Amino acid sequence: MFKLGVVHLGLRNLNFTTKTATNVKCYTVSSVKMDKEILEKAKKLAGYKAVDDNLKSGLRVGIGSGSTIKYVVDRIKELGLDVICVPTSFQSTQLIVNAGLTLSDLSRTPELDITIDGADEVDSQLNCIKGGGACQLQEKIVAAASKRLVIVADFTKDSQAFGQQWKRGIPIEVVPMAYVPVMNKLSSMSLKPVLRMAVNKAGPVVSDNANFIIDAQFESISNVAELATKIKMIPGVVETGLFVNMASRAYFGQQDGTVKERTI
Ligand SMILES: O=C[C@H](O)[C@H](O)[C@H](O)COP(=O)(O)O
Repeated sequence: MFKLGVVHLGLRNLNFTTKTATNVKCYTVSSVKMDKEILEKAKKLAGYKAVDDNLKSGLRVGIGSGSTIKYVVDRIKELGLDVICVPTSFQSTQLIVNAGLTLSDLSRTPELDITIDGADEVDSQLNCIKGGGACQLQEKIVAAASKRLVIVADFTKDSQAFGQQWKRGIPIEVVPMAYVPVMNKLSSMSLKPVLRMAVNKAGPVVSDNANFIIDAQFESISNVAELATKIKMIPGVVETGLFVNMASRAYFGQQDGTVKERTI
C-alpha cells in the first residue's frame, strides 16, 4: 500500500512516497531538508549575482516578489546601496521596509531603471510564467514601468519550453464575480482551469488586489504571445502570469555553486 504526499518547499512542491514495500523510492526527512538547502543556496547565488552585476547607488529599482527576491534585498542591504525601491506586493513592501531601504511607489517614481524579480518558469526566449505567489499583476505593472527586467531563479525554473518544469499552470488574476465565466472560456481554449484555494483560510486565495487566482493548466503552448493576448481579452481577466518579451536577462543559481546567465 503506497501513500502519496506533497512537501511544500516555498512555492515549489516535491512529490514523495512513503512505503510498506521495499522497492519504492523513499525521500527521507534529511533528503528533503537537503533539497531545500540546495534550492535556497541556488536562489541566493542568483540573487546576489544579479545585484552585483546590475545595481549601483542612485538607481530606481523595482523589487519583485517570492522567495528568491529576499536574497536580492539582503544583498542590496549588505552592500549599502542607496537605491529607491518600488515594491510589487505586500510581501515585497515588507522586505524593503524591514531591510531599512528607501520605499517608493509608482506615483512618486513612475519610471524605473530596472526591476529584479523571480519566476516560476523561464523559457529559452526569457518568456516567464509568474504568479505562483499570486503577485503577477503588480509585478507586471512595475516591470512595464522599468527599462529592464532581470530574473533571478534557482535551476529548477530553467526551461526550453513552458511546462517542462512548472506543472501548476498559468496564474490568471480575475475579478471575483467573473470567475465562473472566465473558467468556462479558458476550458473552451483547451486549458484546464482550477480556482486556487487558500491554505489556512476557507475559500479561494485572494490577491493583494482583492481578486481571485485561476491556474490554467496546459498540455503545451505553441504561441505564447498569442495565448497571453487571448486570455487577457476575456472579460473579467485582470492580468495573466505570462510575461512575454519583457525580461532581458536571467540568472539561474546552480547546484554546483555557479550561476548560469541567459541574455537576449
Ligand atoms: O507571485 C509570485 C511571483 O511571480 C514570484 O516571483 C514567483 O512565483 C517566483 O517565486 P519564487 O522566487 O518563490 O520561486
